[in-house]
Amino acid sequence: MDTQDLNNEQKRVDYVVKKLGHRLEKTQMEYDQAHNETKRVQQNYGNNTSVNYFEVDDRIETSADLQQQRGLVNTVIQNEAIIKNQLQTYKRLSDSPYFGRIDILDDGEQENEKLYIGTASFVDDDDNFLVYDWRAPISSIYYNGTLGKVNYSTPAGKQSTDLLKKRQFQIKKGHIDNMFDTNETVGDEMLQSALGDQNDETMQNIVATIQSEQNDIIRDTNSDLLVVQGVAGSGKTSAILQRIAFLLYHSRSSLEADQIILFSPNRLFSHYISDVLPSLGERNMRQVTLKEFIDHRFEGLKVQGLFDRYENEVNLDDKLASIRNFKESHEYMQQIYDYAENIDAKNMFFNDLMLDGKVIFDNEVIENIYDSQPKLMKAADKFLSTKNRLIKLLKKRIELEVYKPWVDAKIDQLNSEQYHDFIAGHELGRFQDEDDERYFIAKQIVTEHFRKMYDAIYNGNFFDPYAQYINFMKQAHLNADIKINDWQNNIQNYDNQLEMHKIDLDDAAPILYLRDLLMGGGQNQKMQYLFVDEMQDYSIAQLVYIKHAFPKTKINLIGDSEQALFKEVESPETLLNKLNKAFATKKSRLITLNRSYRSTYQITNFAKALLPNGDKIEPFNRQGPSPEIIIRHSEQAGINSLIKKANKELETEGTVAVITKNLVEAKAVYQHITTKINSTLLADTDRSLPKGVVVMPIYLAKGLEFDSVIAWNISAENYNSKKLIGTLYTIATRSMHHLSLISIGNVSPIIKNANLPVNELNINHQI
Ligand SMILES: Nc1ncnc2c1ncn2[C@@H]1O[C@H](COP(=O)(O)OP(=O)(O)OP(=O)(O)O)[C@@H](O)[C@H]1O
Repeated sequence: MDTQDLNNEQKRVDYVVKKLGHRLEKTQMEYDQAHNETKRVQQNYGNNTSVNYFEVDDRIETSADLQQQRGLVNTVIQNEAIIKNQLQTYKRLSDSPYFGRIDILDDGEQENEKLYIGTASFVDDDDNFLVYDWRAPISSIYYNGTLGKVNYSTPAGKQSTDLLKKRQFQIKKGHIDNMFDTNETVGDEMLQSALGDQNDETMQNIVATIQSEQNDIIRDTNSDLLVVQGVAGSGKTSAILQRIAFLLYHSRSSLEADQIILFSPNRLFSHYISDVLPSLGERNMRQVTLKEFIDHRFEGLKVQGLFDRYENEVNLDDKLASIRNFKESHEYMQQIYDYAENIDAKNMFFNDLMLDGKVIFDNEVIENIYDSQPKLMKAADKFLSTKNRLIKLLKKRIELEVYKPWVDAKIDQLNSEQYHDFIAGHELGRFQDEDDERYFIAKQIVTEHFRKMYDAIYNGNFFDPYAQYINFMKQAHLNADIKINDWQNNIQNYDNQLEMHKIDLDDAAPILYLRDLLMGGGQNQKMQYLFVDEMQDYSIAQLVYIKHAFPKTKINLIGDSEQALFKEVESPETLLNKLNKAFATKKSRLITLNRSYRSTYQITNFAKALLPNGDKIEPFNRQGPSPEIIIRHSEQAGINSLIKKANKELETEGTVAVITKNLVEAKAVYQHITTKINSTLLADTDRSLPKGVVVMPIYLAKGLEFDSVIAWNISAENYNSKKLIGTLYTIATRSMHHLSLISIGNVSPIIKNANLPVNELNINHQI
């Protein structure tokens, strides 16, 4: 790149930054004004709420007035928020206005056009586009096209142009640090530089260096079901976050951030990714973990979490494994659906509705009401209709009860203050006579008396979904590999657990599905996009239920079957087949990502050698030290080496994680090292990563990355089954720059049998 070129580009950066400076000043003034306006309107609203409520007419007028005021408050607050957002965008652009330039020549034009691409658009006062948003249709050329004729999609259809030049910049504080011309999607120099940086506390956006296959994920607007299977560190999470930013831009007028929901693997991860969208000027989508989602729907019951499962059930026996496979399958959920579709009143598990030990409506009455609904009605509608009918009956019952002696007695016992409380606000000629007044009070007393009954009907407490589920299980068509005796034992076990208010994870999605199908509810119709990260940790049954809970969404499932913990892997194609069957979507698409960016060349090569089918993984060529295997023959010696290693890594590396197979190991390691080194044991309630050394079981490190990883005890004894390949692979791939693995005794056969050239390992063996 010649100096003249660089000077010219720097001049343009200076020019744009200057224009941004003017815009910033202007916007700051607008913001101050908007802020004052908000304060004024809020104050006014506050004054207006203290008006006189005494006269009825006044009250009506005031309420209309208040509504108008409230509308005004909302408008000014929104206005202020928009200007604040603009202010932040201009500040961000002033630091680094753009990262790319494309020169294009449209058909029939004489002169080429230079377009600069940044994290947001910037148009000057004379309508010159000084910076194009990376999500604008034309910007896709920057990510996809090699020089020559290229196409891009616009709302008006496909356009074509001639791409003459592609230039990349690294600009910080208004200064060009680096600049390259490239023919590739995004040249390796830029990536090298982005990936070589130390790990930050939170994830960064990757818009300057998005790769072509990642761009396909980001800009897909067609698929109803998008499945991304990508190797560890291939940028799946990054791609979906930029995709969300893209979708918010693309459907600005019809999509809000809170109509997008992301299922994330743990809370640490939720925090880790929380800065990406704001750094692109967008609000964060909603986030939930599977555990939060399920627990919220099972109030009062303790549902086994995935993490409990990892801790307790490393070796599941064959009988239970077959039952689990069955309960987690699409077929099982389909059987639930069919069961709910065809159920009749006499098979519904209705309870008596009782108040203070007395039956108010017995289950036969309820069954008859349910039975009287049109046969073709959906179960959930029949249930709603039954509820409405019961509420009507309750109202009648209340009318009759008003004249009962116990109510008279209650009224007679009221002191004058209580009496007036009952008729508060109704003094002004409201009652025709004393009886009328007495009726008014009696009605309130009786209504209050029956309130619990009303709530019970409203909440559907006259139905027992848990017993219904047993009924379903008893008639389920079992897979051939399940023996009837084992199934019956499983049902008994479910029943015993329920007595203790516990539910196994396998049963959670089926019960919720059955409950929603029979009782209605449980569905969010507003959500437009559903994202599930680390999808390999979800069963098909859970995904079917999640889809049911968000029926209007386009589904995006992102994962890596090789990172399945404690289970064997499944090919992406098999998975897509299963998903297609389960969701019955018309437009599904599978995108696979094989290039791994997170770790050094040496670490990725080590990790891929652990996998039986790791050949497809392409390491990114960023050099670093070989992984080190430290073999010690006593736990104490292993701990000493761990402390030494961790201390050394802390000197040079930003984040150091000691990763174990499970929590028991993490706790034990932590106990040993905590007095010698600044360390923290992480729990699944933690939301952010502290400084120093962190110790955690692998499932909490899912989706995260660290400058240095020390894997604890990868011995033959500890990693003795094929089912642990995914666990070891996931641990190794959390590391960006340094990987050490400590083994107490002989190394696991997973590593021993891996196809690793000896010179790619640094073995440190002390007897
Ligand atoms: N195009 C890119 N430009 C710059 N950095 C990238 C790019 N793609 C991925 N990365 C970086 O690679 C690392 C891994 O990305 P990410 O966490 O999105 O991968 P992943 O596929 O979700 O990983 P895993 O499944 O192992 O958790 C991150 O540090 C991310 O910033």
